[in-house]
Amino acid sequence: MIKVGIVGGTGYTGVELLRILSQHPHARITAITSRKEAGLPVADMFPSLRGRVDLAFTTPDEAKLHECDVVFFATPHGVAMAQARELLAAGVKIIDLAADFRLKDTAEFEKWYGMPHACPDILAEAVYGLPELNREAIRKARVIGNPGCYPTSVQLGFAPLLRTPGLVDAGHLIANCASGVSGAGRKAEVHTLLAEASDNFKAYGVKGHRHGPEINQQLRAIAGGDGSVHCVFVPHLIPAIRGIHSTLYARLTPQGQQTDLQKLYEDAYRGEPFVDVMPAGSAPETRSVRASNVVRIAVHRPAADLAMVLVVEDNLTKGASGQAVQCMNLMFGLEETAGLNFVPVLP
Ligand SMILES: NC(=O)C1=CN([C@@H]2O[C@H](COP(=O)(O)OP(=O)(O)OC[C@H]3O[C@@H](n4cnc5c(N)ncnc54)[C@H](OP(=O)(O)O)[C@@H]3O)[C@@H](O)[C@H]2O)C=CC1
Ligand SMILES: CC(=O)N[C@@H](CCC(=O)OP(=O)(O)O)C(=O)O
Repeated sequence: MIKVGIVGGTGYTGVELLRILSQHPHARITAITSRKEAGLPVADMFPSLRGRVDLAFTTPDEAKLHECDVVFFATPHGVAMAQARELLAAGVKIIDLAADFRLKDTAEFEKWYGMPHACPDILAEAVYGLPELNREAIRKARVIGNPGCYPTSVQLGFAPLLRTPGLVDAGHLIANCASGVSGAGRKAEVHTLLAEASDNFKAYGVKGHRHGPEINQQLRAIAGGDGSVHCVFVPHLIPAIRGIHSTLYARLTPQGQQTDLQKLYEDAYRGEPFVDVMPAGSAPETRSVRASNVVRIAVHRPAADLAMVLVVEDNLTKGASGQAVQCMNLMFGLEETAGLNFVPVLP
């Protein structure tokens, strides 16, 4: 059994990790932290876990973290990098659900996250944890920067169009994305109050969102290091709890217009357990992936020279904690799908 620690167990991604890992056939949760709730039994805060998790929250300086095989950080940005060196020295692998190990350029990290990077050497060895695009590197990694929720949907949606050079005008990609409010975490904030977020729809971060540089870093890597790749990213808030819907646009070149896009996507994701390319003409719904690790993609061609890709994911599962467990499975040589084969919840 893999001994697992979770730092930040009272947040939405933390409790999603608990839901998944408490049913995982090869993992045992041995430490779970919260500074505010230290001492409280986990099941007292989350009755959904009664009989499944019998630990109590402890503080993050808990020595038990050092005895784990892997520690997940389901914490705000900056927490994992402060503890990473110590944990690695103790032989513990790290999966950070925040952004400490996503952006490779430390100046970009500092610009978007407002803090200097605490360990550029560890950042240099960290692997970006998107298995469908980075599987072999994840298998060998000690440190994973788990992708942001929006960037997961945008990368999986654009990847087939960018992998073959010359299919699209890669300098003018557009990603219109919408997320449920659990994407903002469990902490109290005015914009996620019921009276603010329900019966409403709005764009935010229009002048620039920290997922923009992450998306562009990764799309350039997918395109083989092409620095001219650029995507405009606009996030929106939808009055839902879970789920991301991304509508992606790319202008097709003459070569792209000759390509069978449905076949391109089906070929790209054939055999991928967590990517479902839907039949031509489909409009995937967020509830078709609710609480599951699956991303559903539909590719359309609304004009001769335009590709439009619709992607749905659950921000807390494939967008965060499910993806993190998928990475854990690879890092420990397990079946990639172990503990992750949930059927989506309806309604
Ligand atoms: N929500 C989502 O859909 C997604 C979130 N993420 C990222 O995952 C991370 C967690 O997100 P989410 O679960 O939504 O956040 P929440 O705000 O819901 O939870 C944060 C957790 O971290 C703990 N925490 C806060 N500050 C510290 C600290 N300084 N040291 C140790 N623990 C701390 C909190 O407990 P306590 O304060 O009691 O210690 C709490 O358990 C974030 O970085 C977020 O950006 C990534 C993808 C999707
Ligand atoms: C709806 C909502 O507020 N979503 C969050 C993004 C989700 C997330 O937590 O991403 P990181 O891990 O990169 O912070 C936001 O836009 O800030």
